[in-house]
Amino acid sequence: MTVTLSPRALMSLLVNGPKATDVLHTALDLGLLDALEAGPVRLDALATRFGVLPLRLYKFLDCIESLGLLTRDEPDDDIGATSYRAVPGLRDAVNAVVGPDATERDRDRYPWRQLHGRLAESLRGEVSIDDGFAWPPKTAEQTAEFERSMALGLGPAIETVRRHSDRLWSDRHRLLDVGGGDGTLAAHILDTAPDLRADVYNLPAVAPLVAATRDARGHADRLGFVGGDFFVEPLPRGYDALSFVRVLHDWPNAVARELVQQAYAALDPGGLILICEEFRTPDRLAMQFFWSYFLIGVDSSVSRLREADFYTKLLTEVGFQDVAVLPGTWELVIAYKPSGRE
Ligand SMILES: C[S@@+](CC[C@H](N)C(=O)[O-])C[C@H]1O[C@@H](n2cnc3c(N)ncnc32)[C@H](O)[C@@H]1O
Repeated sequence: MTVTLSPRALMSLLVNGPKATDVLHTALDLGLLDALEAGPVRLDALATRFGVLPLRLYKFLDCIESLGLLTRDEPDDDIGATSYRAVPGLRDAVNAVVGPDATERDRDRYPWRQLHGRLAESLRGEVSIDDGFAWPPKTAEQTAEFERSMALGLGPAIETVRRHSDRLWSDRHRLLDVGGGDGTLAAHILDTAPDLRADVYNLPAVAPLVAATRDARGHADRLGFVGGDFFVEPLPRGYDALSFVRVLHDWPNAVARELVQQAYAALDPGGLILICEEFRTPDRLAMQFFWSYFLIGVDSSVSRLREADFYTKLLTEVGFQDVAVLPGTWELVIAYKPSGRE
């Protein structure tokens, strides 16, 4: 179900956001979301099953309906006969945002409050998020914290590379994961690609984190690390696959273009390039809200949410062929460097 609200209605929901979250959190904890998603289910049946008062539950469910997350059928005067069904995926969505491993919880640890109420000053450049968030991290602790937080949000990328693992890796031998964080994604790829070897290319300070992932994930002889800085030296050669996962969106268009050109130069003939990040859609922009807000105060982060089209065009311009967008929670854009035998 897609609900388009007027600006006035949306403002009412926004200003009552903490209450709406409370409703959904409660519905999750009570188990109501499981029952509603399996619906349609009658109000009287729900009230009996969960030991709550029907009239109170009716109002509670109105709160959820106002968010566009429930459909309701009220056939007659008896509110007990009103039946409800939740939109598919509601339980998982609420769990992802308020549950124990919620990314939003992780995000809330960032000092966004430094901007709150001071956005006008921040827009004028008078207030910024303090120095600890400037790129690159200055201490080993900041590096570890940054990469830990990145790895926490990798779920959708892991899911998509897993889904397409046969197509991606069955004829590949060596992958370079450029800006590959602490190696979490590379380790997941190796889980599904027994003939592949993967190296993480990252700033030298990240080496111990990749070593820890290697030890923890049991790919001792297949997960490697190449320290370097892609602004200082060309990307290393000798790979038939190269990935940029949540790397290109950190940089302006000209830099993204330059990195894709570097990848083209570095890859073996016939080499595979893979780009994965949150491509811009209305949904993704909404889920990115925290970063759009927080990064207003961090000039060293460009934060570009680009449409997948930007990359399909760029890859073609640079000379890659067989460009494709593979579906997933986050899509993958892939392409191949010509083998020279065409
Ligand atoms: C936004 S994080 C993404 C990490 C990982 N790919 C993921 O999706 O979780 C960007 C990564 O690029 C790396 N990086 C940034 N600048 C770099 C540079 N100049 N050379 C090499 N790696 C760099 C960072 O250390 C970090 O691991």
